[in-house]
Amino acid sequence: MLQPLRILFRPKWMVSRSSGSYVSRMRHLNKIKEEDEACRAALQSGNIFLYHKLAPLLRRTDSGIYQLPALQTKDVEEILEKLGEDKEMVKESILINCTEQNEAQFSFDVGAIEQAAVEELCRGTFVDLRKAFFLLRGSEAPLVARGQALLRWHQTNGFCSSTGQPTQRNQSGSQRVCHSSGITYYPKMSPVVIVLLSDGKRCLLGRQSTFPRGMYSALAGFCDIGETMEEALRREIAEEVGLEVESIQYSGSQHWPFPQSSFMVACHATVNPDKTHVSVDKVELEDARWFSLEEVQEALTIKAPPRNNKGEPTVFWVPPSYAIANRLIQEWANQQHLKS
Ligand SMILES: NC(=O)C1=CN([C@@H]2O[C@H](COP(=O)(O)OP(=O)(O)OC[C@H]3O[C@@H](n4cnc5c(N)ncnc54)[C@H](O)[C@@H]3O)[C@@H](O)[C@H]2O)C=CC1
Ligand SMILES: [Mg+2]
Repeated sequence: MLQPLRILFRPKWMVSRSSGSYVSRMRHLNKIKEEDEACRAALQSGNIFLYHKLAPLLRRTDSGIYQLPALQTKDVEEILEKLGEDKEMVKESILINCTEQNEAQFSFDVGAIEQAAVEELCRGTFVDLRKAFFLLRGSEAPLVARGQALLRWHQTNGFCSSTGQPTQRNQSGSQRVCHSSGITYYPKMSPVVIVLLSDGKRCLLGRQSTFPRGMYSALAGFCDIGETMEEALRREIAEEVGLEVESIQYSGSQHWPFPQSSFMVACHATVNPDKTHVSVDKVELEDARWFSLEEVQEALTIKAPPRNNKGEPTVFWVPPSYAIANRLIQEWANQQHLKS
């Protein structure tokens, strides 16, 4: 039932980078991930992104743009010393990635230190991750999400679930080991399917009661253990809206940090145009309904929905562009437009 993989959007990495530099960068990254000594050396010349209780530090430029300040290790050591902390704490930084210039990028949570004092020294503000997603541009949003996801994982996996003994991390933070049981733990993502269902003319969008008012999104659901992605997709659609899927086409994927790390697999799917009656599972969804191309096109133009005097949005709108749901909706609208 899964259609042959067809890339609807060409990601930037497919266009711009020569394979030579990409290969050497990935090999360098893998070395510092696996070898403690290489990672310690990389930290000396690397970039560090600060978080306070998982909220990333952002800096507003004079032109009003928000950026993710990349601090040098010596800067962070200086900040720690100024605030009466042990500068060796910087070694707890977690490797996130590396730049095109092979500079390692780390995340470090200063949650044990007074927030305002760090903000003053860094000339920045710690911002909730959801807000940071709105404020940052381009590749900074996935980077900051990845850094936070890794910090969160370390903060919540300090003990072995078999022996109850403390686990020890390697230098990069790519794993934790319980030396008592020999179990190695790796950072985890939960697989989720997200699907834009079409009957050929309309697309189906739903909303949970916790969504901001007026916002509808593509339907999503966690994969059960042992399921294929296609099985999870068919089951979720059957459970949530009582429809039977006819065909599936893969679109793309995204790491989603809210509320915990999910691996979103995004697909388009179709139903028989004669079998479109929606029966909503009211436990999961507040509402789900079919939307026309015109309605969707209008919603895609809304960047900030108008609000009533209680601050609630007053129109139908869809998730912002950083969410993969938006991309699915955009792709569907483009394809419908080409058909008409
Ligand atoms: N990036 C994007 O564009 C979008 C992302 N999402 C994300 O997709 C995720 C799944 O969507 P839902 O409709 O809420 O899923 P869902 O339809 O599977 O319902 C959630 C329920 O599934 C159960 N569940 C099973 N495995 C779980 C696990 N590993 N973690 C948490 N709960 C689990 C829980 O009972 C939970 O209440 C959400 O975290 C949401 O944030 C949803 C829409 C758009
Ligand atoms: Mg769901």
